Amino acid sequence: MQQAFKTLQTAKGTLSQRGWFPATSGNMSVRIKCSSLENNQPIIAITSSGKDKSVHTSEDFLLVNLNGDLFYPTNLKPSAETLIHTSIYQLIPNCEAVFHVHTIYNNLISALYGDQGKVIFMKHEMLKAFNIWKEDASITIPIVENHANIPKLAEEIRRVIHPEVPGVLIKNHGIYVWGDSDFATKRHLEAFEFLFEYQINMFFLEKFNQT
Ligand SMILES: CSC[C@@H](O)[C@@H](O)C(=O)COP(=O)(O)O
Ligand SMILES: [Zn+2]
Repeated sequence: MQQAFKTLQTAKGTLSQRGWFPATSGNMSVRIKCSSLENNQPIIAITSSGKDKSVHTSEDFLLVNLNGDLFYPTNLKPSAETLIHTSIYQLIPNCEAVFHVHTIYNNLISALYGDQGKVIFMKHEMLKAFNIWKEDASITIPIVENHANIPKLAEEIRRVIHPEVPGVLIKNHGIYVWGDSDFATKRHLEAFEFLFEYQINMFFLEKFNQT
């Protein structure tokens, strides 16, 4: 448990320094290795709800099972989006970590391509960060509508999750990213954000060249 909290704290510090958790947004979780906890039920460590992620406190993380039941410590409130995390662990058996961030670039991409329900990136060296090594590599990232109702949002996300694509964009909200380790999840998130920033800059460059 201490190791999982430490892993989350380190990643939280790194991502918050980049400004990827503005205004208490975002949340993170990792799978707990010690499955002897709670009758061998899978357990995740997840961020508490509504915290300033740039500040480290003793109340930043807690444990829940995959039904979202609070397990430890019981005085803390789990992320409001815990159901999205547990849905991803249930659908992706080798998922070990889930990170969610709101950035300007992921929001702009979701707004520009949201009506198409997906955004496609082709022939970027960065696609190797997703272990795609083909010459004509591409990745299609699904985009779902945002809902204030979290069960409804989680259902939308479950509907579009693809085992080969470790991320889902939520329109005018942010991105959920996962991987088979916290290292892979961070790598996937950085690669997605790189591609989003590239695409937005290219969009404006092309507009500028047309004028
Ligand atoms: C700016 S508040 C954003 C929240 O509504 C939510 O989308 C979010 O990412 C963080 O919720 P949290 O309950 O702190 O995990
Ligand atoms: Zn969010």
